[in-house]
Formats: sequence, C-alpha cells, structure tokens
Amino acid sequence: NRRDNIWKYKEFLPVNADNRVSLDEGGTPFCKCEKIGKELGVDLYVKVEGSNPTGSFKDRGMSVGTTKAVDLGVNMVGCASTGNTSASLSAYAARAGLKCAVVLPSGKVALGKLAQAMFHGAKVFAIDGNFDDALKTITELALDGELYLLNSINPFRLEGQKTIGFELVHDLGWESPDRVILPVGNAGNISAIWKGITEFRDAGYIKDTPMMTGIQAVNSAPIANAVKAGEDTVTPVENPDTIATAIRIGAPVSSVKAMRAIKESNGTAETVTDDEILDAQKYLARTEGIGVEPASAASIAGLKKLVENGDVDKGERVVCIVTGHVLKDPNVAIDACEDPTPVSSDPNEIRNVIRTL
Ligand SMILES: Cc1ncc(COP(=O)(O)O)c(/C=C/C(=O)C(=O)O)c1O
Repeated sequence: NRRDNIWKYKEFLPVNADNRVSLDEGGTPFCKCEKIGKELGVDLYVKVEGSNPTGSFKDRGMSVGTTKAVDLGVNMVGCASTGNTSASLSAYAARAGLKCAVVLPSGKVALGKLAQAMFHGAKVFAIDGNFDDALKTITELALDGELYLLNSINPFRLEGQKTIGFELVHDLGWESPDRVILPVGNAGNISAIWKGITEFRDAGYIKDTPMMTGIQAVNSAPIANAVKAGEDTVTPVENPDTIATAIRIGAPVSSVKAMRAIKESNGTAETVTDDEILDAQKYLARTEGIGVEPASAASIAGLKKLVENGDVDKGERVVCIVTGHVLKDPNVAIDACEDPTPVSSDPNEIRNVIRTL
C-alpha cells in the first residue's frame, strides 16, 4: 500500500498546498532492524530517506521550497551543494518550470548526485573551493536578487524536512522514540526534525520527545566538537575533510538551531571516523539489506559508538535516519568490494566457487 506523501501534513506547511510542486516525496520506508538492534541491545528502526524521488531527504525540503518559489513568482532558484541539495533542486526546479543554478565544490561531489544535477537541467558551476566557499558565493547572488536561494538557510526547506519528524512518530503508532540519530552537515535536518516533533507535541499528539543525536565525521565536526567540549557556540572547522562528502561542511549554516535542538531535547553529538562510516555502510547493507551512501551510514556508526561508550541505554527505542541512497556514491561502494570474478561459460568454474560460500 502506497504510503502518503508529505502533503498529508499540508495544514502544518506554510505554503499554498494547491500550488504544490510535488514528486510524491516522503512516506519513506520505516524498517525495523532486528539483527543490528539485537547486536547493539536496542530497539532499532531505520527511516530510509534514500527512497525519496531523487534519492535523499532533500526532496521534502525542495518540494515546499520550490512551492514557495512559485508562490513568490521568482523565475530562478539556486543553491550551493555537496551534491544532494543540487540533485533535488535541479529536479524540482524542472518540475516547477523554474531556471536553476547550482554551485558545487570542484571534484568533491559524488558521481550520482552530479549526474542528477546536470541531467535535470540545472546550470552547474564548479568552484575551486569547498562547500562553505560555494555557499558564500551563491548567497551573495541571492542577496543581490539574482536568484531565490534554496539552501537550508531558507526556512521553507526546513518546513518540508520537519515531515520526517511527523512520519516517524506516525510510523511508531503515534509515539515518540527515545532517540533519533542522524548525520549532520549544514545542520538543517536535525533542526527540522526537532521542529516537527515539537509541533506534534504542542498539538497534543505525543507527550514525550526523543533525544536528538547528531553524528559527524571526525575531521568535519564543528557541532560535535562544541557539544563534546560543553560549549554553546560552534567554531567552524577550516578545512573539513571526510570520504562522506555529503557532510564535508565546516561552517554549518543552521548551527544555532541545531545546538538548540540538541540542548532542548537532552540529546548529544558524537564523531565517527571514515573507517567507522565505511564499516557501518557495508554492515547495514549486508545485514539488513538497506543500501545507503557513506554520510547516511554515519548514523549507524554513531549508534555503535554511543552504545560502546555506554551513552545509549539497553533497550532504548532508536530511529536512525539514513539520508541518501547507496547509488549516490557508486565509486565508494565499488571501491569497498572485491572485483567481480571473471569466468568462462563453463558452469563448473562457478559451481566450484559458490559451493565454498
Ligand atoms: C546524504 C546526506 N546526509 C546528511 C546530510 C546532512 O544534512 P544537513 O545537516 O541538513 O546538511 C546531507 C547534506 C547535504 C548537503 O548539505 C547538500 O547536499 O548540500 C546529505 O546529502
């Protein structure tokens, strides 16, 4: 049975739903992960955002954001992106009939995302710098009125993404999990999910709220560094680096909102290494059959680390948000595996191997 899309919650969305720009986003799978849950001693669910139309959670924000752009009558939209934001905006702009310009960090965007941004018709600029440089550049163009900016500094993006919070409460039978774990880059998503959950609490649908837990790559962790040091303000990381290029962000634009979400929810933040991310990515794919891109696997790697540190109680009901599809970064996936075994057409060559599996 087809699950509802985000417009099921149109009364909570501050745009004219009659003008919605939609690719039937949201209503993503909510998978119980018995094996990993048993291994880690928690009641584990995974919210599979890679099942959205362009393969990441960004579609929820872009659906509402481009609907606002149509409401405003703009004719060009734009964003800086580590990849998924541009892939999503390019598709939604095409659907809305809006021109689209995206600025990407040269050579640091996963293949699938670059293919989408280009193929859906955005004008793609490659900047000799990182995501933070790209965001500064396109923000100047937005302030000059050249285009409507749809990075998560735009509140309508967060309005769309808060529906993840609505759905996971709905998926749990109108209950709150104990903890929500997700990867954090520009920090819009952790802020948005918290907003959605508190709106459902204030509407009287739920009483409890989850501990919001953000996971970052150890060399790209401005939010986690601040939380672990007990600081309220976030110090940008000058040269962020991680194989999880989606979260290779040093100056999160929503750091104030994210720190508030973590504090208000009695949550936390943790860092994981690239190796821990890659191990978790393969572990999730081969244990539970859920294929995600590296950044998304940070939520599983982070859960494992938090359990090992004793920061997660046995039996906690945990929802890990896995934010993008494995196909987004095919090079990392292929590099993590042994090459295909060349064989002739003689079935015995294969028989001798498969009998050893
Ligand atoms: C797969 C995946 N997982 C996690 C994040 C972090 O979410 P935020 O903390 O809300 O930024 C991103 C973000 C990507 C971009 O920022 C972009 O595409 O420009 C992502 O693509």
